[in-house]
Amino acid sequence: MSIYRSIFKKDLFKGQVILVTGGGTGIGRCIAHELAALGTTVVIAARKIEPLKTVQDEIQKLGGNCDTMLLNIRDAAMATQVIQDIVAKHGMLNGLVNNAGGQFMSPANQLTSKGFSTVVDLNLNGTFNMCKAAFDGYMGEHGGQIVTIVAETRNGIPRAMHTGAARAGIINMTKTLAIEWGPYNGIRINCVAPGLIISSGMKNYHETMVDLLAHSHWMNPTSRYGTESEVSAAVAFLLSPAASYINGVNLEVDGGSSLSKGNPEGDELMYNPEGSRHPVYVGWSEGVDNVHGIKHVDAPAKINELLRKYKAIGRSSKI
Ligand SMILES: CCCCCCC/C=C/C(=O)SCCNC(=O)CCNC(=O)[C@H](O)C(C)(C)COP(=O)(O)OP(=O)(O)OC[C@H]1O[C@@H](n2cnc3c(N)ncnc32)[C@H](O)[C@@H]1OP(=O)(O)O
Ligand SMILES: NC(=O)C1=CN([C@@H]2O[C@H](COP(=O)(O)OP(=O)(O)OC[C@H]3O[C@@H](n4cnc5c(N)ncnc54)[C@H](OP(=O)(O)O)[C@@H]3O)[C@@H](O)[C@H]2O)C=CC1
Repeated sequence: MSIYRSIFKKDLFKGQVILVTGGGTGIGRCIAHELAALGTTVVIAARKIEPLKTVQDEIQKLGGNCDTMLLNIRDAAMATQVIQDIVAKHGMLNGLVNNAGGQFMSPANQLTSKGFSTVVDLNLNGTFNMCKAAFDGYMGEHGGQIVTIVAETRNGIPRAMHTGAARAGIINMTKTLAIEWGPYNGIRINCVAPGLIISSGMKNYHETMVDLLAHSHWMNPTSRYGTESEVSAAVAFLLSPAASYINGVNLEVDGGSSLSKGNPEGDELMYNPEGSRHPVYVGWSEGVDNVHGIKHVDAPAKINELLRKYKAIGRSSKI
């Protein structure tokens, strides 16, 4: 039997408890669904309870196990408390997915010290708070897997210098923790760096930015944006025994966009504006019985229209 048939079956994470921060929306919601579909008791945590309850309801209706907790990752005491509550209630914490994060767009010269600190505090300090709480509260003694969602940091990120700096910091923190924590009962810790992903996150962008994104989606070696499921699949892989010798890496899920520096003669000469030839992965639900999956993606309408077209790739040669 192939390794993938034996590993990616629906009880892959059966008996495991995995915390997904920011699991009430977007990529986090999709990760929660995919992990629940693979047998996990998934705990989703964020600042707003309503989206968490909605996702819990979605997962439970599909037969999965999901718990919710209020959490602000910027609050170290709250991070500690949430881990303690999970261990008290569920008896263990096998995995942590640091998905919560974000930023606002601003040119560096207009960024205030407070604005810079806010984004660094949310992403870098927040991720540290969660990793430390998970280590102290369970994993230091029992082991576990940690995956953190970052962003493309191979090059600079104009208008998002604060998040670029914070995410690059997380990637290096991950390398150090992989070395320091590996020997403690088998902790593995890795990052996933999504490129532009069709998700609720894009609702935070200004309308002009959304228009720009809707028109430039082909500027990628795959001629399209990524899906929440494509990020979730990478997370599930890194959490799974199939990745048991992968430690301290940053896995880019970006269609190869981070490899390119643009083309001074025009992007049309490098990328294909005609349409993508790369079928999308939209979740394990399609055509498979008894597993979960995301049917509705809460992205801006113009971006969701792209997703609808992407789903036809492979069925017709152009989008
Ligand atoms: C197209 C390329 C983009 C590449 C980026 C990498 C790819 C990543 C994509 C994504 O991440 S998708 C989106 C994910 N979700 C989000 O980003 C969430 C949206 N953002 C927020 O909720 C907030 O901006 C925040 C970052 C979480 C901060 O919220 P918080 O409530 O903690 O802070 P505030 O009190 O609102 O602000 C504190 C401080 O920060 C400065 N500031 C805030 N907003 C702006 C802004 N729009 N422009 C400039 N500066 C801003 C400001 O100094 C604030 O202090 P005060 O002036 O209000 O005292
Ligand atoms: N979409 C994309 O193209 C890309 C996204 N990313 C990253 O992927 C992750 C998910 O993004 P996406 O799903 O698109 O966007 P969303 O804005 O939908 O997700 C962000 C989530 O983080 C939670 N969150 C924010 N701040 C905190 C906090 N202080 N404590 C706890 N939870 C918090 C939010 O919930 P609540 O407000 O209830 O707390 C929300 O559920 C983010 O880290 C994002 O930066 C990276 C690269 C590209």
